[in-house]
Amino acid sequence: MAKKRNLYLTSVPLSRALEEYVIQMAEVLNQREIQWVDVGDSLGKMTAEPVFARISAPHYNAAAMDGIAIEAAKTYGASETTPVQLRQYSDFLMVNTGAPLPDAFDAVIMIEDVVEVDEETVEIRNAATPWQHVRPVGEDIVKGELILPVRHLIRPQDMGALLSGGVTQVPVFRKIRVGLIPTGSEITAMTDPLPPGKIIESNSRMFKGLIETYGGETITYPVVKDEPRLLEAAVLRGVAENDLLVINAGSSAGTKDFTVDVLRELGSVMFHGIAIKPGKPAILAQVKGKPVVGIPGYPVSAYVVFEQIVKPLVYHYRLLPPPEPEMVEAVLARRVVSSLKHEEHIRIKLGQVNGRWIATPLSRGAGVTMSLVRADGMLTVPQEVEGYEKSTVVPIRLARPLKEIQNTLVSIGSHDLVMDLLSNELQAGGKGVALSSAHTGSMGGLMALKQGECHMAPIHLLDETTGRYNEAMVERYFPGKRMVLIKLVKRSQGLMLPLRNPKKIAGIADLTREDVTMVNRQKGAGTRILLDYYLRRDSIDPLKVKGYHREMTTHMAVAVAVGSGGADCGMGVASAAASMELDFLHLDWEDYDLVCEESTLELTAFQELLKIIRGDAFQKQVAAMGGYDLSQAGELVYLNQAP
Ligand SMILES: Nc1nc2c(c(=O)[nH]1)N[C@H]1C(S)=C(S)[C@@H](COP(=O)(O)OP(=O)(O)OC[C@H]3O[C@@H](n4cnc5c(N)ncnc54)[C@H](O)[C@@H]3O)O[C@H]1N2
Ligand code: MOO
Repeated sequence: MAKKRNLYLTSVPLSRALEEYVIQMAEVLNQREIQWVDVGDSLGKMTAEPVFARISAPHYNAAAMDGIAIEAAKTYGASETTPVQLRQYSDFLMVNTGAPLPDAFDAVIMIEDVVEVDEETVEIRNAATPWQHVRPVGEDIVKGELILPVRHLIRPQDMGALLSGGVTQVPVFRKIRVGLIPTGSEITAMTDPLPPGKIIESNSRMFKGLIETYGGETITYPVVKDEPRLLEAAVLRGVAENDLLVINAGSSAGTKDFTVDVLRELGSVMFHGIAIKPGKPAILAQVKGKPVVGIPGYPVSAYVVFEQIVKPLVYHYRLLPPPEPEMVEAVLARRVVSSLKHEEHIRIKLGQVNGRWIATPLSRGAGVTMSLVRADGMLTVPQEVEGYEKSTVVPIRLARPLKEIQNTLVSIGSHDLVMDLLSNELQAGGKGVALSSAHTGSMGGLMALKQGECHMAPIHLLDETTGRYNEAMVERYFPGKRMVLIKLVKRSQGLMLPLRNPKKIAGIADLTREDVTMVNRQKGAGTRILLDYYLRRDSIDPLKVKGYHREMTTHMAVAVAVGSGGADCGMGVASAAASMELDFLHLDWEDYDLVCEESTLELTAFQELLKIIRGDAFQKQVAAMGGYDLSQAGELVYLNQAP
């Protein structure tokens, strides 16, 4: 009989689950193994016992300056008018800093204060005091003195002091060892080609990195296929070899999700289902007294569960509070809705526009790893909060240093591959300027610019009355405001077609054919506006166009749909067609430009961007993609200039 589904999901608040789990696991988590390590390998480790000096430092009386060692009494009475002469060997010896002070001498005179009379004789014009410029035994460290207390995190200067005190090995707590077990018959290493249904094992590598940043170490086990007996064996081995075991995934309600059953059989499950999103199917269990955490498979869910659950466990073991994240208050660019069923963690892109930090929520999909790559920070919506209205000021936990984000130019609007090239060139420029692009279509960009949520908007908007691009729309949306268009590229727009155009599509008129299905772009996208313009011009009823209502949000998504056989054609730019190796029917050149407020031009970061747009490196790369005309790139068109 097929396995029954887990209908799990008690939904316990995160803080309660974690608190109770730590209490139940306290005995194991507090059993820290002590290790003796060479001082040289002790950086970042915590002392498990106090460490005392084995010898004094210095362990002899040492000259503290370069000069002569003398007996202070022999210099008494010396002055400018009554200098005292001293003879080498009987009255003084030359010494260098750090050298032992010879017996019978009790002070050092700096070489600058010594006047040479002849080869053997010197003159002193200031009396010395006993023990001047001498570092006596134990000045730094006295034998038997405490160098480091217990539970001290060893820093480079501590390592120096330990060695000076004659200590070569220190007792430290062994790093927590975390076992990582990936599961799932579909999980595999990258193969070329990658068959459909196979998923590349990527989570374990992310986990290893996370554990290392928390100060632990990991063992990654081979992928366990969906077979309870195999998982049982892997779990038993994992708990025997580690302090904490992580199982990924199979935490949810699928017919092959037996992680929880196996854990119940081998030990006990304290929580299955925690009120956080993403990450709700997380499992907190114990096997043979060792903590075992079941992590949901989706990478973003997994990341959140690591940060919210695994990290505090590791820090508990390390006897340290987790590091406090840097915070910033930011204005929400969009409304955020969240459920009362859970606390939600939302990835955020930040940008500083006109002195305000603007927080733009990124994709909330639990499988969208790129949202973690792009995020500058995280917003937590507590369980009892249903969300925030647009423009609310919210606290953001930073995922990158604020300084890096401060120099980010924020672009919201239409997407084109040239924006990716610009971003890359800025980064390569090494001036610390970055470009963050969000893709909402041209109209979305104009709106965002109007609301002060971005520095610039990439747009390609046809004015149907004049047949001209961009100027008219900007003047219409920003009446009386001094704006600038930065000319970027003219790009070839047309129909993307499968290779060799099997349906012989020859133009817009063919979109109404019975045997032709298209994919469209979302409302507000410049490409959609262009298509609508053609349909109206040629008196074609959109209802007669099959696929007109199937909307994609980028050129590449349209190209993928056409390339994979999901559609017979779609409007888009030549470069996207070329990168998917599609046929392309050119229809028009359109202007793809950046628009910003005139004052934005003054930003140093923006000047940097202009330099790159006008530079060879960027232009060559764009030209190489094909389908672009760069003859106006970098020209400025000032709009709404008062007479
Ligand atoms: N009927 C229901 N279905 C699901 C529910 C639910 O409540 N009822 N919960 C959803 C939620 S929320 C999440 S989160 C996921 C959790 O899924 P599992 O933990 O059971 O994980 P799998 O189904 O095995 O895998 C999901 C997904 O994760 C990726 N994955 C898995 N392992 C790896 C790996 N080692 N490296 C990279 N990526 C990995 C992969 O994309 C899998 O497709 O369940 C929902 N379903
Ligand atoms: O909990 Mo799942 O992680 O919401 O996607």
